[in-house]
Amino acid sequence: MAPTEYNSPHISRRGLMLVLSSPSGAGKTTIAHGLLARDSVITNSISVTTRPARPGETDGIDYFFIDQERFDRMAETGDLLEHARVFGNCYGTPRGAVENALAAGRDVLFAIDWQGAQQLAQNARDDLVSVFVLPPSASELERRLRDRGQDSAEVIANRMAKASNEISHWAEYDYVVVNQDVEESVTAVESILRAERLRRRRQAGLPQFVQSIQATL
Ligand SMILES: Nc1ncnc2c1ncn2[C@@H]1O[C@H](COP(=O)(O)OP(=O)(O)OP(=O)(O)O)[C@@H](O)[C@H]1O
Ligand SMILES: Nc1nc2c(ncn2[C@@H]2O[C@H](COP(=O)(O)O)[C@@H](O)[C@H]2O)c(=O)[nH]1
Repeated sequence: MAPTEYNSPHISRRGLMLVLSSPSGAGKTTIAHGLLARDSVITNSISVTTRPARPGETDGIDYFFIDQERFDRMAETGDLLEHARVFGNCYGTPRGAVENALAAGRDVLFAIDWQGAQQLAQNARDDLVSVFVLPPSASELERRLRDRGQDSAEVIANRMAKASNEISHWAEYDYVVVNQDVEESVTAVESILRAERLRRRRQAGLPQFVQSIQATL
């Protein structure tokens, strides 16, 4: 169990799962990195993918890059908490790392698509906090994908063509953040995380804490 940080270190709570989804290029990975740099209790879920690594990406840090055979085996044996086919490749969340982190009292951060968010919600709605990240405009979304400089024109066109469908899921999320300015977006998500940690139902140690105060009154 993690401490509540903002209440008393004596009040334990369950870890939570914070999901960021968005159309490709809106900035969820950037926001995730910003949050991880600011908050030491949350840990990143590193997905497996059959997509080839981009220049600059590192196996085991950005993703675990695996082949289709291994992915299919992980999916079949239940080693993936959720998985989905996105833009022609397979992506999934390794179950063990998430369960170990939650058991150790850490919160876990996911940058995954709407299909994955739906699967997590089916299995652990109470422990899930979901945030949909919108771009300020369609033209800015395309500019970000182009300026990232990591995908071919064909891949970018495919992702732009699917952006409207991705965005159509925005209302399934608990929160929506328009990512205009990175620092402001990180602060918005950090505020969500802080408030969600204080939800009464997550603070398992609250009844004992209240009792201990009442006992001395
Ligand atoms: N608020 C912002 N203003 C300007 N540029 C941004 C902003 N947020 C992110 N970017 C830039 O936009 C590009 C896409 O961001 P990022 O890779 O975080 O998107 P993503 O939603 O994780 O995409 P994908 O789903 O493809 O992984 C990056 O080059 C990033 O530096
Ligand atoms: N359902 C899942 N979706 C995932 C996961 N990891 C990433 N993603 C989604 O894939 C797209 C494309 O990612 P990219 O790195 O190729 O740009 C991204 O927008 C995410 O939404 C996952 O584990 N499960």
